[in-house]
Amino acid sequence: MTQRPEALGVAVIGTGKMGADHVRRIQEVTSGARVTAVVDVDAERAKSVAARVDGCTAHTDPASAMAAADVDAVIIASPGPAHEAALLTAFEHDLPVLCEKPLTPESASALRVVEAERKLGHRRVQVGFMRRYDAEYMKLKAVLETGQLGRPLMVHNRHRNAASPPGWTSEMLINDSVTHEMDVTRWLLGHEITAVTVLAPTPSGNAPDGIQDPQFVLFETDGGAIVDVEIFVNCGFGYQVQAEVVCERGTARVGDGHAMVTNAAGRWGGTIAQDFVERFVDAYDREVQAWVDATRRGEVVGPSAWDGYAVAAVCEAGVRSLRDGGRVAVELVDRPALYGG
Ligand SMILES: NC(=O)c1ccc[n+]([C@@H]2O[C@H](COP(=O)([O-])OP(=O)(O)OC[C@H]3O[C@@H](n4cnc5c(N)ncnc54)[C@H](O)[C@@H]3O)[C@@H](O)[C@H]2O)c1
Ligand SMILES: O[C@H]1[C@H](O)[C@@H](O)[C@H](O)[C@@H](O)[C@H]1O
Repeated sequence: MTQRPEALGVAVIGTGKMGADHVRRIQEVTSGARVTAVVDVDAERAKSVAARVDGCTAHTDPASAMAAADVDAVIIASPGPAHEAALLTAFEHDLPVLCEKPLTPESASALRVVEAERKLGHRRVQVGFMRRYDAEYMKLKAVLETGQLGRPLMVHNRHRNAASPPGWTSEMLINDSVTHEMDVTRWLLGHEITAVTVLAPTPSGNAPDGIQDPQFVLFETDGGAIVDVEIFVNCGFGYQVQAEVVCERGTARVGDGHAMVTNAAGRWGGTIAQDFVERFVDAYDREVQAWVDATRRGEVVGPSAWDGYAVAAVCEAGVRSLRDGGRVAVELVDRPALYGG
């Protein structure tokens, strides 16, 4: 890869909630990049997003955008099932990619991506596990790395969304939401997740019919830690993500979100973010800037295709545990040398 002094030309694939927000971010927040193409199977949506950006072309096919001369790099923000085809096309053009989570929805397709990248011989993909770029999670990782708290023994996570979007299923609580705790566990502890157990209380009366919400998910890791995740996507009151790591000599906790506390009329309190775009705005900004900076230096950083594959395998174990009950072991292939294996 060569160093690029000029602004990186980025194609954004998928111009829905995340893609349109990334277009705005690159144009208004990120330095060193500009959006040169957008792609959406919905041609009108692509055109209306492209119209907001000078010199940006609109496409309905990722391949035509990636073939354009002013496209140096790609952000994939289409739905998960479309990621594999877009990633493989990006590899054909040897383009760097920031791929929103999931890398792909199943471990078999994720492994095909890992294998294709391995054949290229160099990393091209950063996966959009943005919590690694959140200021609080970064502090948590830093404090664990000092060793002052001792060895991590347990992690307690709470992941709450105000309401699930239309069309959600019980499996999506694992595949779309708990996927972040899977990545955070592997990243914070440096362990692989070896088994998953999903417990299911009587669903909330506010959950859409047929959806098992909330769920209580347990991970076991190869470093001997136990991790629990409460996932509750129709909690009603807001968007809340919290993590507490219990170590041998102390604990560290993030996500209380008490940026400002008011005292008035005999009460104290603060506000709760309403969605991930609000809660993690700084993390998305830092993630995209880190990707642009690394790409312009000719490097690839952040969560890798291997991380995307490992998380997909944990998701599969979680969905099996949800469906059949009990503890399900996670099966991973050997880690290729490209990813430090
Ligand atoms: N990191 C996070 O916190 C986070 C948050 C939300 C969503 N996501 C991920 O971002 C991705 C997009 O999610 P979203 O909420 O923006 O979805 P969305 O439904 O709002 O937008 C998806 C867009 O992609 C388009 N599309 C569908 N198939 C396509 C294809 N083959 N090629 C090009 N465009 C296609 C759709 O027409 C739509 O405009 C998903 O992978 C999702 O899991 C990540
Ligand atoms: O796709 C979203 C996104 O990944 C959010 O970060 C998560 O909190 C939501 O639960 C999920 O639906």
